[in-house]
Amino acid sequence: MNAPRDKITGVVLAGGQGRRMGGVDKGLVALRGRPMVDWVLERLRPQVDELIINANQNAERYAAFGHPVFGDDIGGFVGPLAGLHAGLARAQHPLVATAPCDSPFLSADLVARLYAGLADADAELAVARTFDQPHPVFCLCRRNLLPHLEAYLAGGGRKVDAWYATLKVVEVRFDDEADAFRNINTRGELQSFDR
Ligand SMILES: Nc1nc2c(ncn2[C@@H]2O[C@H](COP(=O)(O)OP(=O)(O)OP(=O)(O)O)[C@@H](O)[C@H]2O)c(=O)[nH]1
Repeated sequence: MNAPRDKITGVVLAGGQGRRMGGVDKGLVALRGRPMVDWVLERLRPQVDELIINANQNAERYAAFGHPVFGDDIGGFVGPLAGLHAGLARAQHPLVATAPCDSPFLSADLVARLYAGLADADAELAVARTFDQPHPVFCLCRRNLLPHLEAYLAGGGRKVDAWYATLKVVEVRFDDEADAFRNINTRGELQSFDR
């Protein structure tokens, strides 16, 4: 029998500006007839104990998916760490898993594999990696990192990798599921997937 795991809050990161797609709210852009965020929510929902959405625009439209919606506490679109910060502050559970709204093919075992990596290494944060590429916005971390992240952001830190470098981080390989990390940043990429 598996040991019971610590409970996990899933945070879907939809707080960006979508500039490469022309300044649209990417999570609400349709892929194969459904908003991209809906694909991500559907895949993440069974993997976590609570699911929340970080979005800085169109809060009502995001709320229609049936999960709490919250914006960044630090304004000005400073990047994904602002979304993680807001997620850590809102999460009800001791662990927080993140996934971006623009990666609709998310692995069904993303959280389980990140959890196994985090627990084995007794790390503070587990991050996905495929081949030579890290995927920093697919992570699982401890909610009690909030004050540490807050101090980093208050000091002007913005880069995800630079913050990770200050933590005990374990990389979890997903080379066998590299396609699950494909993300959609441009209209061209959307069209190539939208068939
Ligand atoms: N909360 C929050 N999330 C962000 C911010 N910037 C990016 N993100 C999220 O971080 C993830 C990766 O974002 P990117 O694709 O690099 O940025 P983007 O703003 O979505 O798109 P571009 O403007 O085209 O770079 C996505 O889930 C975004 O929603 C931000 O300022 N605040």
